[in-house]
Amino acid sequence: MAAPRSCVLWRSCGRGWWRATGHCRLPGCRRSWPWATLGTRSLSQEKRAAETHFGFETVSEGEKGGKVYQVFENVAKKYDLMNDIMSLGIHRAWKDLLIRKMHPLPGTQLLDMAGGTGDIAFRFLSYVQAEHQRRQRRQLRTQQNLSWEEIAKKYQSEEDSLGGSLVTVCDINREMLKVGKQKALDQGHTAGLAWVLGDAEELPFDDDSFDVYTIAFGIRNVTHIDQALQEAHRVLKPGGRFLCLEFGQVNDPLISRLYDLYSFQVIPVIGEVVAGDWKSYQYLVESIRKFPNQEEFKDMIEDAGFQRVTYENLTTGIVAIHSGFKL
Ligand SMILES: COc1cc(O)cc(C/C=C(\C)CC/C=C(\C)CC/C=C(\C)CC/C=C(\C)CC/C=C(\C)CC/C=C(\C)CC/C=C(\C)CC/C=C(\C)CC/C=C(\C)CCC=C(C)C)c1O
Ligand SMILES: C[S@@+](CC[C@H](N)C(=O)[O-])C[C@H]1O[C@@H](n2cnc3c(N)ncnc32)[C@H](O)[C@@H]1O
Repeated sequence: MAAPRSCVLWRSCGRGWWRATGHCRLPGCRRSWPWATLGTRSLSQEKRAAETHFGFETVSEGEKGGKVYQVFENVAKKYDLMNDIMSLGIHRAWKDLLIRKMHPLPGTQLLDMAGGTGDIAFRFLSYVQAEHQRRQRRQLRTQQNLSWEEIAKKYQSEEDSLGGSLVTVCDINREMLKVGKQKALDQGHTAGLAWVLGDAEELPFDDDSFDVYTIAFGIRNVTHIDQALQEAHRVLKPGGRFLCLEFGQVNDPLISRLYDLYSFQVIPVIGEVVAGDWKSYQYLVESIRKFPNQEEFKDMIEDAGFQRVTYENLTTGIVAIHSGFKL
């Protein structure tokens, strides 16, 4: 049997192709991973290997996705308000910096993974629109003989104003996407935007499809980060760029103490008061502590095949932007 399209994630078990941690995908067969045929590893070792964490709680890998889904389903409606309150608006500056680092040109095809309520996508559209208009103005200055009708036509359609750019917002959570779509209408973003329900670990896109892949505050929630990174690599075009905005580990001991105090003593309280949801915000701060530090995450990105991997700490390392290229 031929390997599925994303065969980098699959292992042959002799009968067909099996996903490393999942089930057989042969037609009509739904057996789970054949522990007995794995050889040197015992059943209990394999069971332990299939455990992961949900914040500070140890859960099975199968459970984690459902719990994460529940968190974002619960917070979706208050998500944007919570971010402004918790971060005193600072998350906006972090997201602006991500776009500035990307510096997308008109025509860029962006996949914003775990894009949720669209913050990265809307910033991308505004940026390429401004960039395109700047270029058009420059071009018009050199074409002095155009009529006013011709000039007006150049500014007419919003689609044209993006120079062919497209951002695909992909997220596993219907409620987050629903809020995002409404926000897009409210903010007047109608063109150059597509919404796709999908899992970062198994993307519904062909190989070599995008110029840039972004994931902001999303990868921390994914069960198999290595698989998500391999999928990012697969869907990027050669030369494409991976950019990740995510919480990091703070090195300064004093800031770290204050940060811990704020995270554990204040954030869940704000979660309870504003969103009526203590637990989801406790998960947020715990998941930040469980996420690999900046150097470890850099190694993981390299392991997925990215090159020229670098990172930049923002706000003393509370968050970091990692960048890598598919070369
Ligand atoms: C369920 O999952 C999620 C839900 C979500 O809504 C969002 C996410 C993903 C996250 C984002 C999209 C980003 C936006 C969200 C955040 C930034 C929240 C997470 C914030 C932190 C983990 C803490 C860092 C916070 C900041 C950098 C904002 C700045 C805050 C302050 C300067 C402190 C504000 C002070 C008060 C409110 C006064 C009351 C405080 C106390 C009584 C506690 C003691 C606190 C201090 C003495 C000061 C605190 C000092 C710090 C936090 C150090 C900050 C250091 C610097 C600014 C250098 C998601 O996954
Ligand atoms: C903290 S939000 C970030 C949203 C947005 N990127 C932002 O910066 O505001 C995390 C998002 O990751 C999504 N998510 C979690 N696990 C995912 C997965 N396996 N595949 C795709 N999206 C996932 C959640 O549904 C949620 O919308």
